[in-house]
Amino acid sequence: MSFTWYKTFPDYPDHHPDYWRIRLIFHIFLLATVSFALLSVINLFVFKAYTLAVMDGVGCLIVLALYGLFRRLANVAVVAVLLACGIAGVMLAFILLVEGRNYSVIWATVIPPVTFFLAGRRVGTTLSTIVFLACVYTVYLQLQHNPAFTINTGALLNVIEASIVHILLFRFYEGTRYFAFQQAIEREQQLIKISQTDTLTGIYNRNKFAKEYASRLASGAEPYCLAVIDIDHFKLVNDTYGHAKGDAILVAFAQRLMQNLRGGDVLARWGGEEFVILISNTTRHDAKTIVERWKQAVSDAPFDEIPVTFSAGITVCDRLQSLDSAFKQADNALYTAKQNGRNRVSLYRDSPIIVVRK
Ligand SMILES: Nc1nc2c(ncn2[C@@H]2O[C@H](COP(=O)(O)OP(=O)(O)OP(=O)(O)O)[C@@H](O)[C@H]2O)c(=O)[nH]1
Repeated sequence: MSFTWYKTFPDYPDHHPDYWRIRLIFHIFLLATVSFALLSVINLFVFKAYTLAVMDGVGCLIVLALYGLFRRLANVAVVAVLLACGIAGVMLAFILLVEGRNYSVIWATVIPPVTFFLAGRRVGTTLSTIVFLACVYTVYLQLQHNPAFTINTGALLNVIEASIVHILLFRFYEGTRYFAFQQAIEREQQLIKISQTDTLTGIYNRNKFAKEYASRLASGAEPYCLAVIDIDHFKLVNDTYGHAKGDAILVAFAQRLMQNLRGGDVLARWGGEEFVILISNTTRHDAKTIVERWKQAVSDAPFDEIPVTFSAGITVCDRLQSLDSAFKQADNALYTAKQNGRNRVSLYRDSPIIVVRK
């Protein structure tokens, strides 16, 4: 069962803080199933203890049933707490049953690591405290009523002190472990964001655009058009106002496009003064109308009194078409727009006519 556990929880990749928690749960189930099955066989054939063999068999079935429930529930938090309570309960029952004899209380030391790891600091502290208090009480009773009991009062004090230190240490350990996981996740999210963002304008970069293009086109849900937008005579802007001003205009330009973007469309900076937009659920003529509107939004309001215009090329993306190929077509149309005097939008001539789903 431990080999297929990850299929039950596809939402918990190995950098998720609950990933190892789930693994531990599966291993506990595996260990409990094998142990009960082995004990049942040994009791049946070696010791001829039929009642115990049946009890072990039932125990094995209960563990398997719980395992089935775990897979069906797929709720890590709930199952982890239930399992932690179950383990603490079984341990407690065992220690109370043998009345703390044969140093059975030593088994209580496995409770903090298991419960803290499985169910977090709050549940771990509660369960560990209950089990340790029960152990101390059991030993205390033995000291009072059983003269043959080998632990003395000094030893009992040691058990109490060591128990408190044990719980505090595991509490601290679990806290730092979880904190480290959270930090790692945050750092990873930051890195992902950096790898997907254009450093100057803050919008998506080419990398992220390629991913969005691939996943959206693969879904085949709606027709898409690709627009390539290129600011006109940007070299002149740089030469006249300086590179820093050029940068500021690129940032403001990207923001202007973002403000006019429809939900579902994807904008990215392709490089330099060139931008790409994946326009969703649209015919090429509607796409042209949309880009014309953006063109108007850019040319109507100068950037710090510097007039800016752009030219654009549009193509319809076939579902199986690569970004490379679609980009070449849109770039081709862009070239036509530039050739025809700039500040205009052109369609790629060979784009297929498509029907939009309403
Ligand atoms: N300020 C700034 N300029 C950039 C950046 N990336 C590219 N450029 C400039 O953009 C200009 C692009 O020039 P060209 O490719 O000749 O195009 P253009 O002047 O816009 O002319 P057309 O595209 O033909 O209308 C160059 O001067 C580049 O240095 C950038 O990140 N910041």
